Amino acid sequence: MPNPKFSREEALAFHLEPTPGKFEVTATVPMTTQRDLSLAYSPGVAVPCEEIARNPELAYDYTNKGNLVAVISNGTAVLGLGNLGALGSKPVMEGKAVLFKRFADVNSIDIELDTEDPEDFIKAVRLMGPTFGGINLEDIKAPECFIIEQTLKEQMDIPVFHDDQHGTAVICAAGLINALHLSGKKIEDCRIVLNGAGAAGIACIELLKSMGARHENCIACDTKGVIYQGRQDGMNQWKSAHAVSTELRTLEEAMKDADVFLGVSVKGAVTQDMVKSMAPDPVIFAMANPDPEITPEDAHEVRPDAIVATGRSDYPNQVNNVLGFPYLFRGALDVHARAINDEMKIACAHALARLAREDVPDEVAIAYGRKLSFGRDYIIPTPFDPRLIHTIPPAVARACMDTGAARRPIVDMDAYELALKSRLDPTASIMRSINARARNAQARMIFAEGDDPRVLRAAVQYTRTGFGHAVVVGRDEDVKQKLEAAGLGDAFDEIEITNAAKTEHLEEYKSFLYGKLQRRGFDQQDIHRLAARDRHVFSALMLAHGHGDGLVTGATRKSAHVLDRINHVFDADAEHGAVGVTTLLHKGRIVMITDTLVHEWPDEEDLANIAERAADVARGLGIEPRVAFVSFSTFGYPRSERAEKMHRAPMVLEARGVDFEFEGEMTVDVALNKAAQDYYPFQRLTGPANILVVPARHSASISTKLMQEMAGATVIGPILAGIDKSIQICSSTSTASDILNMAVLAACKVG
Ligand SMILES: NC(=O)C1=CN([C@@H]2O[C@H](COP(=O)(O)OP(=O)(O)OC[C@H]3O[C@@H](n4cnc5c(N)ncnc54)[C@H](OP(=O)(O)O)[C@@H]3O)[C@@H](O)[C@H]2O)C=CC1
Ligand SMILES: CC(=O)C(=O)O
Ligand SMILES: [Mg+2]
Repeated sequence: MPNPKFSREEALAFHLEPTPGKFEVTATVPMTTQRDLSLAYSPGVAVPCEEIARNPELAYDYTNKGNLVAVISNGTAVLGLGNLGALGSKPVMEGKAVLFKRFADVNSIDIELDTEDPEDFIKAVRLMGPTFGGINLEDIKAPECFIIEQTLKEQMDIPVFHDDQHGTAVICAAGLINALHLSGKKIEDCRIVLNGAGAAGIACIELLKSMGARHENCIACDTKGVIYQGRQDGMNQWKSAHAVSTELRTLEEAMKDADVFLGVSVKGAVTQDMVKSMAPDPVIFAMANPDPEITPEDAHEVRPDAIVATGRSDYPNQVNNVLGFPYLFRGALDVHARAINDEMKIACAHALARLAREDVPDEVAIAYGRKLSFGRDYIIPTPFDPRLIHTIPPAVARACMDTGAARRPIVDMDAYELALKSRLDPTASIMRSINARARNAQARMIFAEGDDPRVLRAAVQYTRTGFGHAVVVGRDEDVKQKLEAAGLGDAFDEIEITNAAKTEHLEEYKSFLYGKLQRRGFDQQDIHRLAARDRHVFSALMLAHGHGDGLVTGATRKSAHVLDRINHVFDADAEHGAVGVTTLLHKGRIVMITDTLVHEWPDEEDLANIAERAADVARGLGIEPRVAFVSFSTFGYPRSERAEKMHRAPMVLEARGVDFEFEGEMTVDVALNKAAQDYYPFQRLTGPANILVVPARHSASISTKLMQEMAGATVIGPILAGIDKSIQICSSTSTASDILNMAVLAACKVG
């Protein structure tokens, strides 16, 4: 599995752009008119206020409480980095908030409390109880975290859950159930060594004991070594509960003949010698973040028979609480839970363990670049497994209902599972599958404009994300300088830099170009100038000669100019069936608009061709096409000569007998809105269209740019379809991530 490699500068840029931080708040109600204002705010807002004051349960209906979780920290144990203070912990807490949203559609906000005094902390959190449906405590060090969580649980009537304790324990338990299943050991017979007796450690060992691990078989260690009965130094009541009567004093001694090692301490706490001394088929969960107690490579080098897990996403077996907290809260919120109790946690652990033993769907396999099947390198589901959202919360909700902690039980579980499936943003999974396909393709991508810092950043990200090899057209010195200015100096050796002066193929390119252009008025000198000095032409020549698998250009010049240059080498024009397809991502929807690049004023035959090419693109991205031919009229009304071709284009497709849905002509609102479609019961689309074929290039340009500027839609493309080479033309306003997206799409076509 590729290591995601990034520099400190990249990590900072990720947090700085497009706006500081990782999320923002958006309104879900209209806020346009005077009337909206009087309903959302005074005087209309008085009505729900009075209702809630009379019956607090109604807060779940009239406010966002029921789907809002606070991620609260004081920054005293930020990952394994130690006490970074409240403000220093904010990036992690914002991160947890976006994970809640991404994985379980739970709205979440981070709150950093500037205090190390448990009393103050408890008071602050208790007082904010009315706002939230649940409280996720995070990165608060032991032993204060135990007092804080316990007290808040007693004082509050919503779930209070310290993720580092119980989230970690649940995932660790799920992983261990499966690891022991594979090594053929029973938990009650295992010798377990825990390193780190803080928030995560104490909770992990407690949960494992409640699942059958024997007290005398479990040895806990901390910075002072083994926690033995009678030890005085660095003790507290939570550690004392796990002290054993033993002569062992160091982690090294404890590890000898241990079956299981659980690390929730710090980077590098375990040595190869310690691992070597473990029992046969040892299980090693090195869960410290961001760096584990021992790397899987080091552990496997001395013990190939070990089952190893870490907290990181770049190794197999990620035992990380991200697999738990989104789904535990999803299930709890959906039954308006009063608490997240032990039964709910154990239900979550078993559901996760079960899921890992099931057959893995292809989309997960594609995303990870290899077929996953239950075994030593796959003991726990991966965080991007789309089944998590509809399998884990129902298990949690059921346990909550069975233990009487649910305020509003779910009556129809099947309907609930179905509703959960539609909670995830479909654009996220489509983008993921596109990324995965690109990663599989491992394309050599040519980035034509190596003098542009955005292009350079995209090229570096392309290689570092593991998509393949980046070939940048530019001058070494210039590229080096620009990379250094972007804080990416160390990436210079990771990308290939080429130009006309460097290539041994220039003569070959020139004679190819002369062959194409000699009867179009270009002489030998023109050819030399184009091949050697125009990077769009040079890059296209590289592609034509197989010196790259795909090409991305257009960030520095207008797309019409770039297309013209590319057409010196290729036949990416209307006559040869080329089509531009632009993809818009907005509010969980994907809509493609076409032709955005090639045809100026297509006739009905062209329009039908365009629809077919766009349908191919959609299918290539894993989307089942539903095409609408759009106009300002719907099914012939109002009549206009200008709309005639849009009316006839569907008939052309019908005569061709194509195998995708299409309809038209229709206005955009009918195309995109199911309710509006219902006014035309005869129409054949089974849902809102996802491909809009527009009447002309100007309407394409106007609609895509309007969506980008007014609505803030993400625009990918135009994708150049209908030619056999993979070429993407970005726009001069493209950001580095837009350019990377284009490269990824180009790579998908290669794969
Ligand atoms: N993978 C996952 O999902 C999760 C991983 N973690 C990781 O677990 C670690 C601990 O987090 P958390 O429990 O919240 O932090 P705490 O501060 O509550 O606890 C840290 C514990 O680790 C012990 N420790 C520190 N250094 C060493 C060492 N060199 N050898 C042995 N013990 C040591 C401390 O010992 P002492 O008591 O003597 O000070 C303390 O008991 C972090 O690395 C964190 O990233 C946490 C949550 C989830
Ligand atoms: C994953 C997590 O919560 C931690 O490392 O603290
Ligand atoms: Mg944490």
